[in-house]
Amino acid sequence: MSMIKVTALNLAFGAGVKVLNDVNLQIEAGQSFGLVGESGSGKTTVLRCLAGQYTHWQGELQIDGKALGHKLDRARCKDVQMVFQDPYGSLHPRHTVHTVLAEPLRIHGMADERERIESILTRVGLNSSFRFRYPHQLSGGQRQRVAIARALILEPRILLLDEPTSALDVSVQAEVLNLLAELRERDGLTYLLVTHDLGVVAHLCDRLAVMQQGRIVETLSTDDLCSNAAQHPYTQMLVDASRAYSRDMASVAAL
Ligand SMILES: Nc1ncnc2c1ncn2[C@@H]1O[C@H](COP(=O)(O)OP(=O)(O)OP(=O)(O)O)[C@@H](O)[C@H]1O
Repeated sequence: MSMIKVTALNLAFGAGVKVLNDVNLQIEAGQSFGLVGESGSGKTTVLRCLAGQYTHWQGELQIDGKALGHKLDRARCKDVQMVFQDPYGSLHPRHTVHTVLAEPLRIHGMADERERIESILTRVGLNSSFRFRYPHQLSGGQRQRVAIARALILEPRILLLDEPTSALDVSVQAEVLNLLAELRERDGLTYLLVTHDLGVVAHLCDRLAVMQQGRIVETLSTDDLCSNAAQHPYTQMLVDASRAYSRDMASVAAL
């Protein structure tokens, strides 16, 4: 049974602005699945439907065989958590790291607050001295580690990651990607990750789907992507664009 199953998902804003068109996805437990495609193709919208932020979708969403209702319930909050692109925007500027991490525990009535917070900080590579810092006292990478800790503190099975490293410096991106890979392996998490960066997919994902204008045009393994076995011309174009970009960056770096 798949951990995430999306069947014939459709969503429109207002009259006629169709953003998702019959989207189908199947993601197995413990898998890391990438969602790529041009800006505005609907990638984030798929995550928001699964996270319960949009409720006016049509189709069927299932987590571990259980159909999701349109309204968000407590069980889904515990099972499915989302990490956003901009860790500064997603952390309250006047809340300490402790307050940020304690809030979900209080909402869900979970005991052992201090132990859980210290343990999650260690797991994301920060020590307990970070508990009383504010977001502006953290680097971009540290802020994203706090955002990941906040997502993990309720011990979810699924992380929905929306461009989790694209707001970070290149050197810090690799650290955060390695952390995400480690956490998934250790805790058997399932990831659904939106990115525009095929390098991130190659680093972190087993499979991926390519979206264009609200539709999935191709689903393939990362191995096939990397060995140039993509079938759809749009996927091939993304691969070519990504290679040209890497070459340009290499020549800029060599200057
Ligand atoms: N609340 C909203 N009201 C109206 N249109 C919306 C709303 N949210 C998203 N859209 C539209 O839905 C489309 C898909 O947006 P979405 O954020 O899912 O794209 P994306 O593929 O994640 O793009 P990006 O890579 O730029 O984040 C866009 O055309 C966007 O303008």
